[in-house]
Amino acid sequence: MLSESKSAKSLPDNLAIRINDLSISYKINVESKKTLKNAIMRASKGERVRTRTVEAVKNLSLDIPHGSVVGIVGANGAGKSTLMRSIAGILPPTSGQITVNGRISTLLALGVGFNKALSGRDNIILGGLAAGMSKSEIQSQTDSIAEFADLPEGFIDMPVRTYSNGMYSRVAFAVAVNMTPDILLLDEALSAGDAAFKEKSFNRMRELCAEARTILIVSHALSSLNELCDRAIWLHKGKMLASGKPEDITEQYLKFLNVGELPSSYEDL
Ligand SMILES: Nc1ncnc2c1ncn2[C@@H]1O[C@H](COP(=O)(O)OP(=O)(O)OP(=O)(O)O)[C@@H](O)[C@H]1O
Repeated sequence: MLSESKSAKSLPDNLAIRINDLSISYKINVESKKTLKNAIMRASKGERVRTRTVEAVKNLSLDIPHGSVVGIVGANGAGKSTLMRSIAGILPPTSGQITVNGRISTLLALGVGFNKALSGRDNIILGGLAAGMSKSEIQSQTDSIAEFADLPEGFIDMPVRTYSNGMYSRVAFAVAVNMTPDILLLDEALSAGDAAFKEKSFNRMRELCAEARTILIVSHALSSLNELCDRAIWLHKGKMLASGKPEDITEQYLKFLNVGELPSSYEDL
């Protein structure tokens, strides 16, 4: 999925993304059973639906310079995907601002946005059109993207609904990393496909990183993050707990995973 930045005028030239005091909350309906009877009972008593607020991201500020490759780590539910969806413009901030300078390509949920009735090849073309590529650019890229996905014989021209999850992931990854975006957001994409495809994906990521694009990667594959990223941030319960060299951050995070306790300097957070 591709989106154009909306208000990058205020951003210093060297920055691709500025996140300023960002908070994102979800409202969840906590009613045990959603039935018509319950709704009528509630209405007759003049009661409202009971909701609970989950603060998924809390007061996060972060500047990401053009060309940096940032890894995001954190336990399940830490707010990583919420942050990525918000940077992609899919999820509006509850408060604070995100300013993006450049064309974003996202791989946040594999294959979201694909038209299942169309073939893989047609979806690649649609992806190109959505990315604002010209017809000739699309023509020259389609074959190489299809080749990158490397599906079993004939599948690239079959409807996507006939694909296995793995085939789906391959095409989605191939589209996202070959659209030459300014900013690439990847959520757990490094784990798509079998071992051979993982290796190919990783090599393509290396190339993209070397091309000085701005890349944000959410992954539990810490050694891959250490190799690809020049900076890592650790999210914990919606807050940015630490930011720094990937090796340092992933080491601290790994200790936390093994011991189950935060380093003492973070306990107040
Ligand atoms: N659509 C939603 N509605 C309500 N709550 C949500 C929704 N999506 C996420 N949450 C909640 O927001 C918090 C952050 O979730 P998020 O998916 O961003 O975490 P994450 O770090 O990406 O986790 P994981 O590693 O498990 O994918 C969690 O408490 C989660 O339950």
